[in-house]
Amino acid sequence: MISSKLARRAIISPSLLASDFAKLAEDASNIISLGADWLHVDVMDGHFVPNIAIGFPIIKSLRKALPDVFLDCHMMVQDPEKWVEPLKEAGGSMFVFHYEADIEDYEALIAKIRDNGMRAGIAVKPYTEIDETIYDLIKKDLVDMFLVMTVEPGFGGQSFIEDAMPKLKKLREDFPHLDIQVDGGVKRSNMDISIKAGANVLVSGTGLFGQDDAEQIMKEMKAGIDEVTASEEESS
Ligand SMILES: O=C(CO)[C@H](O)[C@H](O)COP(=O)(O)O
Ligand SMILES: [Fe+2]
Repeated sequence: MISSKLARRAIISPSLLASDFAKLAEDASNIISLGADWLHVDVMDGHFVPNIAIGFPIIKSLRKALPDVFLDCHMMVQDPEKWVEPLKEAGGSMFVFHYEADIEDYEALIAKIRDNGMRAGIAVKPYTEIDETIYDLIKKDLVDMFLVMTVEPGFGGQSFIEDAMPKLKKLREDFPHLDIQVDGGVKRSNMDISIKAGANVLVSGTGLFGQDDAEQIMKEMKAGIDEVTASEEESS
């Protein structure tokens, strides 16, 4: 079925990578009280990406501080299979692995994630093609969310790569009900591009954290989502 209609109204998952780690729980609960839907947690292993960010003991503390929040965990790790149980034990809600990582059997990895009570997501870097293997996994209903990266993974604060939009648009046309996330350089000023292409889960790090007017930005982002959604519905 081909349709450009959004799967549902877009939601916001602020990336904690841009928060102040010395007051992580406070920053996390503030952003939730401003209207964030999920929290995006970037886990890096120093191999898949040349950086190290949030690890399992920190996620465990975050889960303790915020028992009911959905923790959308972006696993930038070379060997995802190894980290499924640690993430489950730490309290992750969704395990999003990279298609480009070392994975022998995608279906087995997804089964393991789901058997551990988490949602399973697949991420691709901005210039990775969405190929037949990915299409098959989505058609078999094995992908709870698909993440299209709009920066090269590893660091916050980079510029949005618009070149990733055509493949996102095609994915939305082919899968009207799939949750599709964008992550990297997404801000109030450019988020319409991703929503119009079909994204319905928006990650924003430096666009929200550390901003004096985060409350106002969050309001504007929500209003922007409503506007784009309404105009999409009108034209469909
Ligand atoms: O996965 C990531 C980096 O690899 C981050 O989630 C992403 O960069 C969000 O931060 P910003 O909005 O500042 O780009
Ligand atoms: Fe991320």
